Amino acid sequence: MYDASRITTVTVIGFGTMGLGIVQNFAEAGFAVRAVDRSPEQLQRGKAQMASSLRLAQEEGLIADPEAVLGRVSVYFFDDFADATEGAQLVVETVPEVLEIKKEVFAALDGLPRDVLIGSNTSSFTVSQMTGEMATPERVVGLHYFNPAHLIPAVEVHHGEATDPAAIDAVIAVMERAGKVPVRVRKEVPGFIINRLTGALEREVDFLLDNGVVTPEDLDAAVRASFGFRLACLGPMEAEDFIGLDTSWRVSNNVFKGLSNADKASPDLGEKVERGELGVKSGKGWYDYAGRTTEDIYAERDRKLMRQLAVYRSNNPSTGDNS
Ligand SMILES: NC(=O)c1ccc[n+]([C@@H]2O[C@H](COP(=O)([O-])OP(=O)(O)OC[C@H]3O[C@@H](n4cnc5c(N)ncnc54)[C@H](O)[C@@H]3O)[C@@H](O)[C@H]2O)c1
Repeated sequence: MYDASRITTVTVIGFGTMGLGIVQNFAEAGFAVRAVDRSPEQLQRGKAQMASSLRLAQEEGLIADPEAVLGRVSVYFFDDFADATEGAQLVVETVPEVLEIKKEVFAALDGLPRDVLIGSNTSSFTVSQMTGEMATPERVVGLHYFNPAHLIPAVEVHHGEATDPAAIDAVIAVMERAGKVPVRVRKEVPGFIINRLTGALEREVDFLLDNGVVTPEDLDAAVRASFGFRLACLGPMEAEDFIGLDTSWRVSNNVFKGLSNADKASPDLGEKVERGELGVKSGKGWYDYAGRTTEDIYAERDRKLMRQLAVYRSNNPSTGDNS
């Protein structure tokens, strides 16, 4: 019923932080992409942002022809939903993480022809939670991208109780065609795989900062230069094989006893949020970005990630290269 090989047109609903990267990824891989948003300003801003991101990708040798990529993207208001989804064979929603908004979008998608696949970029809801009221939940697959979605290779692919295994297989095949690294989540669990791992890391970060063990700057430097450096080419299981499972077992038994078991984020972090110190988007978070434009800050991050992506692809030749 789902033929991944015939999918050439994708509609992405939500053209915000994540939607931008998802649209760019599909367009770079040669798909025709329709970007849909409720906000006309965001549609306009989004296409301009994508144009500058594509110029950067060309400078870094990741793509050859930014204009051709941009030419495959068209933008639609949410009110023109019928036009935006007409003939699309895959629709990916990436609207805000608010259950009512997700359900409203799924109600609209429910009426599409039954062979249209639907992906959801939710970070914290299970597929079953979002699709319980749909008549056609069998074609909905969770697609958890990572920010920035055009540069981070992995996409977690998860499912709900009602998802058809054929829909999961088809979506995985499309992700591969888009140059992504799809990771199958075999059970429906909150946080999927990666947010559980990063959540465990965040809990220890809170503990170390709250107890004055390290400064934020030193912590970043230490992670980038230690397991962060290694993780890009050796996963935790491969690394454990090099460490030696016997050594790892002994160290884990000693270290686990002293680890944080907090079930809430640090109050210090909450106070920063109350003060409006939200990170890059407010000009201050753990670092102070005063005097720099947002465009400049993002370009610096993306340039580093683009160089890392080139190394990742040369170490993993089977993953996508759309240049
Ligand atoms: N930001 C991240 O790092 C990240 C990472 C992985 C997954 N996610 C998930 O991606 C989804 C989107 O997050 P985001 O950070 O891109 O949010 P965002 O607020 O940056 O973008 C959401 C966009 O959706 C638009 N929108 C709202 N309602 C709409 C509707 N009914 N139809 C069409 N457009 C609508 C908004 O105007 C906005 O442009 C969420 O589910 C989030 O949990 C986010």
